[in-house]
Amino acid sequence: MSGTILPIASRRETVGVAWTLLRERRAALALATTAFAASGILGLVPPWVLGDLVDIVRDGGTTTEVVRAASVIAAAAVAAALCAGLAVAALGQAVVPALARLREEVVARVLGLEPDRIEEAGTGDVLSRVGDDVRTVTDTLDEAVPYTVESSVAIAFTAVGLAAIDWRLGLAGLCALPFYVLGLRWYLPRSAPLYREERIAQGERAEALLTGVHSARTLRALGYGEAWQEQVAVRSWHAATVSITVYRMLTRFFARTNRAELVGLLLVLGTGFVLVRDDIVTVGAATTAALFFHRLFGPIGGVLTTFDQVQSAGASLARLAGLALLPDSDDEAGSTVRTETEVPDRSGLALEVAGIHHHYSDGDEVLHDVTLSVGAGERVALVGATGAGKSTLALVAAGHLVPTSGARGLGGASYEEWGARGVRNQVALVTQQVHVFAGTVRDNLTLAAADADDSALHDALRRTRSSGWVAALPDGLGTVVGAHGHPLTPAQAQQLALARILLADRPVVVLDEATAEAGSSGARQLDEAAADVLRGRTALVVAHRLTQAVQADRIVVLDHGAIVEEGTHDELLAQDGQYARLWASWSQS
Ligand SMILES: Nc1ncnc2c1ncn2[C@@H]1O[C@H](COP(=O)(O)OP(=O)(O)OP(=O)(O)O)[C@@H](O)[C@H]1O
Repeated sequence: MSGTILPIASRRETVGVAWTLLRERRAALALATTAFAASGILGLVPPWVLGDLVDIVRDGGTTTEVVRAASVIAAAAVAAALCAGLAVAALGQAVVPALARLREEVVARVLGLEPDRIEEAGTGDVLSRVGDDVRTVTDTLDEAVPYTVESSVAIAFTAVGLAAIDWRLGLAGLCALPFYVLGLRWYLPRSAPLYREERIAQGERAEALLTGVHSARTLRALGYGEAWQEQVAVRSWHAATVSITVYRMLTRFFARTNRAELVGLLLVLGTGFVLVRDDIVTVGAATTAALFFHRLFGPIGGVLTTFDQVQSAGASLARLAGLALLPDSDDEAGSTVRTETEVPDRSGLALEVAGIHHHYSDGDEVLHDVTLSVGAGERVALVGATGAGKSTLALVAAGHLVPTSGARGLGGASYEEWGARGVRNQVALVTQQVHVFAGTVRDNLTLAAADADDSALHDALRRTRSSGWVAALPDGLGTVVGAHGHPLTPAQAQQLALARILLADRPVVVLDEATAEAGSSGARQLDEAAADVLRGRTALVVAHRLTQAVQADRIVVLDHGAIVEEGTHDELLAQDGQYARLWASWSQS
């Protein structure tokens, strides 16, 4: 959806965020800079000495002088390599922890975001920032950045060295610059889309291969084996064709950089010839200049080929910095965030929503002027036909969706006064989409209460009727569940979610689960578990199974986004209205 909902930092803000993270590692940064500079200077020694050697030989120098020059070259090359290694290591020392900090900040901000804000921005945007953008920045910092910095330092020192021999030689070298710029302007618009196409094609090929491997038996049993092989072949050939196009593009790009190198080198040699002829520099100095210029080929090629990678890492960094700069939800403006200790009685919080209207960004109004209060410790069931707006009202009441208009309050104070985190600390929500987190059953429970010991976990499992199936798992509480783990049924996942509510011990609970079929033993167990969890808490329950409504203190009937009936089960049956009709059809099913 709208990409403007989650901010992207400006260049200045991005640099600010990067510097804030790096400044704690100033010593490592200083060491990296010094070592890069030393490596750059030492890199000039071999061409310099080689130039000298030309003069020595021309002037009839001795073998000792030649051997001495060769030793200096060897020593300088070894020292330059050592300095470069030290610089890359020091840069890693500075950058890796900074990146880890940035990732932590971003994840913390994302976790603190209001769910409706994420929904508005599009989950894809958030996921691509914490996934792809982090990966792009990490990969670039690991490989391209040290290479680019090292190459840039080499270029800077060599250019200065060239100009120091004679300014006219420096100028001759500089004449190659426009040709490099032309090459880069040809390369950049072509490289990004082609690399993207290559990544997509490779991803499709990998997916086809993996599906084939994982589902080989099924594909063979259904007689689709050959057709699938054909699919894999088509995708592989497509990936190969795109890669060939990439190599062609690179070859043409290198031809353009070679042209720039040729122009530069010819000009340096030509200028050197003129300067030697006029006795302004020696043959050795002109040789050094040519070697200096030749030495630039590698670093310039390096900077050019990593240019787009560094550029795209910069864009990713700006998107990450945009999230890192979001205010912490604890610092929300205007909220007088309340602490647990300010809540006098855990069962003493009443939940109120008044005059609620809501329409999703892409649709009609789904809640029309809904006013509802759930007294402290009361259990209210919300019933209504599919699409009546029950889940929307549940999300609004739980503070997970900001309504288009209307007021919400908890224990006499508005949600704005509580602040988002304040509301979250008091109101627990169980939705229909319960997630089983990848980890052990213990991890799934201690998410709600990090300090809970095994006896507290077993107590929560017992009260949510889960002890039996957890004990039957291969490793009990230590069994890995979730993605790639032991599969859990939707009802078991709901039971874990209910156990988390017990452990988190929030005074207000909004429950919207429709996991089990009416009348099944799973439904009975879930109803019993929910009854235990909700006892003594203020509860708003979306009653997908009407047995959940029978157990409630009060039932509220929602129809097309408006409250149409309210009362106890018996009162509403006696009214013979919409609830009575729902009950009759449900009882018969
Ligand atoms: N995220 C959303 N974006 C757009 N429209 C939505 C969204 N969620 C729900 N709606 C629409 O809002 C209306 C109310 O949906 P809601 O899920 O609140 O009803 P419900 O009573 O809980 O239904 P059910 O019992 O099937 O869960 C429906 O018309 C639905 O299509």
